[in-house]
Amino acid sequence: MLTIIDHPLICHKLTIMRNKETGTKDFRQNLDEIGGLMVYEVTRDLPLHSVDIETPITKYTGQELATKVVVVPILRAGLGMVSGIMDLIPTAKVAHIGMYRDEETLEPHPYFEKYPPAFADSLAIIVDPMLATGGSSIAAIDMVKKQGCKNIKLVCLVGAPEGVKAVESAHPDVDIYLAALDDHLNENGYIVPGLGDAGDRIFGTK
Ligand SMILES: O=P(O)(O)OC[C@H]1O[C@H](OP(=O)(O)OP(=O)(O)O)[C@H](O)[C@@H]1O
Ligand SMILES: O=c1cc[nH]c(=O)[nH]1
Ligand SMILES: [Mg+2]
Repeated sequence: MLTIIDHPLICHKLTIMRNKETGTKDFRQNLDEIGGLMVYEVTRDLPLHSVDIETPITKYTGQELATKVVVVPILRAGLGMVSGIMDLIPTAKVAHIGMYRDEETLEPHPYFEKYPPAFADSLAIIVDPMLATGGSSIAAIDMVKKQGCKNIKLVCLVGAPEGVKAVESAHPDVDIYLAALDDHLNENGYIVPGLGDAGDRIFGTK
């Protein structure tokens, strides 16, 4: 299922990120903030279980999260969303998937993976600002599933219809969250209107 989280605060911050005049510092800050705002909605259906505590006044049966959460950034650009998410879920663990897209073929190339213990029993929240052809996201979901993980959500900032369709057909069980569904991919595989190369804008590499 595809969910577009178009909260006014997210739309405002995303417009700042899309602006080509926005520099590395503000790009990174707004990406981080949007990551936090999106995860609030992404975690809306997390299961809870009862826990008995005592308030300063009396005994009380409260609720706490019943599932472990692992944030899975796709390197490099996904790293830009991690700290905003960790602000809201400080107990989350972080797995890393290194992946780059060949500029000619647009094929994804994995180069690194590292997962925390008990990953298979956790909710995996895969994060990457850009969902273009969908190749990188599909490959990352394949890798996460290979670890035995069954509860997976994909959180991207900007998506192209082509990429959404590809992920939905490869992994119909994975919920997709976007801040915006853009118009199309150009001849170089970039999202239009998009925001350019997210990794380069985060890390100042171009
Ligand atoms: O949907 P796709 O067509 O696969 O494209 C999207 C991928 O491309 C970008 O990564 P890139 O390869 O530029 O790596 P980087 O994050 O290191 O810059 C982006 O961050 C996604 O991972
Ligand atoms: O528009 C795009 C497409 C892929 N990767 C990016 O960083 N931007
Ligand atoms: Mg890049």
